[in-house]
Amino acid sequence: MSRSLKILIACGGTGGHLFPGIAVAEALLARGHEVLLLISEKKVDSEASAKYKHLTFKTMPAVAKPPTLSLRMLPFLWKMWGSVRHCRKVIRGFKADAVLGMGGFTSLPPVYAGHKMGLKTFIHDSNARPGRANVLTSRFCTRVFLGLEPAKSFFPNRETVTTGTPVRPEIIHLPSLEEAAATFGLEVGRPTIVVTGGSQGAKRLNELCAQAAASLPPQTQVLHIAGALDFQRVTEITQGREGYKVLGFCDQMPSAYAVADLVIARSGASSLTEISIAGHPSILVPFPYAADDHQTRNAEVFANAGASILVQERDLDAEKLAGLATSILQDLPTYKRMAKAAHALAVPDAADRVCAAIEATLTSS
Ligand SMILES: CC(=O)N[C@H]1[C@@H](OP(=O)(O)OP(=O)(O)OC[C@H]2O[C@@H](n3ccc(=O)[nH]c3=O)[C@H](O)[C@@H]2O)O[C@H](CO)[C@@H](O)[C@@H]1O
Repeated sequence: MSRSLKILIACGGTGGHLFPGIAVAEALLARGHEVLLLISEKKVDSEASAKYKHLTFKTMPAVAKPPTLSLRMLPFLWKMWGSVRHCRKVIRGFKADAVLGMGGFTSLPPVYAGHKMGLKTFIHDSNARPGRANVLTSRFCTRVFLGLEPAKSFFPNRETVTTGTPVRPEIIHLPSLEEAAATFGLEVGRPTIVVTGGSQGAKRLNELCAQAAASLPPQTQVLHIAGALDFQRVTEITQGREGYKVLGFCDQMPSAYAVADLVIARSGASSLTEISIAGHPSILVPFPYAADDHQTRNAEVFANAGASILVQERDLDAEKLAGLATSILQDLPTYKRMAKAAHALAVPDAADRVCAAIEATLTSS
């Protein structure tokens, strides 16, 4: 496509929106377009975006989930309206040709503003069970992009394209095992479990993994990404344990995937997508309070394909978790079968698929 486009991407609030937004931004730049990324004022956004110096970020005031029908709706609607006005100014200033929301309530004001200004608008939903915010936002969208096929039935009257969930280029080209192990002070040649609870950590999963460590096969080493808020506590629980490395927020996820043999994780869509691209078997413990239990729906896609073991937190204790991990690590045929199934779910060119769909929509108008 010859014309250079200006695309505004709204991707704030959590790593699960931010990183797919960054992935699309990188792909759009590589295709000769211009991009402005709208993120929230949350710490997770400022920390995670800090190393992408070549991208342009702007913050917008956070838009919380709406309260249930009550008088408290009024301040919410007032804030939302203020946010729409702010987004109109940003869109005008940037002279955007289109707006893409990567999900959540932070996507609603920019997409709505873009729609009202007559622009092409898009939303990407990465979960098997889409969020209410995205279903609402989709009413103002030209096309809806999906990470996982089961989400399609939730957008019956919209034009959908299953693109997969975009991941950052550095996740597609992982560093070597030696380089990655050196990054974390781990040893090459030992079975390695990586624990990750999503961009903001996972308290109960952290506890279970830290306690399970004592029952893992000898030689196993663990890289435990505990999240910034739980770093101290997990460090204390695992103090003195050989081969157990705890991190707060990890800004080296490619190295974490490169060093992993097995991943124990929540089932946020970006984590799952990255695990599939790295081709690792996984034990998935969905966040029990995720909206509409969407993390269980995500994990089911992986468990049904044979890539993961899905276990609910209420059914899990440290002994059981250690037993599951041991059974995968010590049974080579099972290990290989799960790794192959994970790989088969990967869509490494999802970012390009999103770009191609945006370009096609804008050139056909
Ligand atoms: C609790 C919750 O409701 N989480 C949701 C949130 O994503 P949430 O951010 O919790 O989780 P995801 O698994 O989707 O994404 C995590 C992202 O953060 C990165 N990462 C993680 C930890 C770390 O230390 N460093 C780091 O860079 C991962 O590589 C990944 O890219 O939005 C997703 C997309 O709608 C949903 O699927 C998740 O269910």
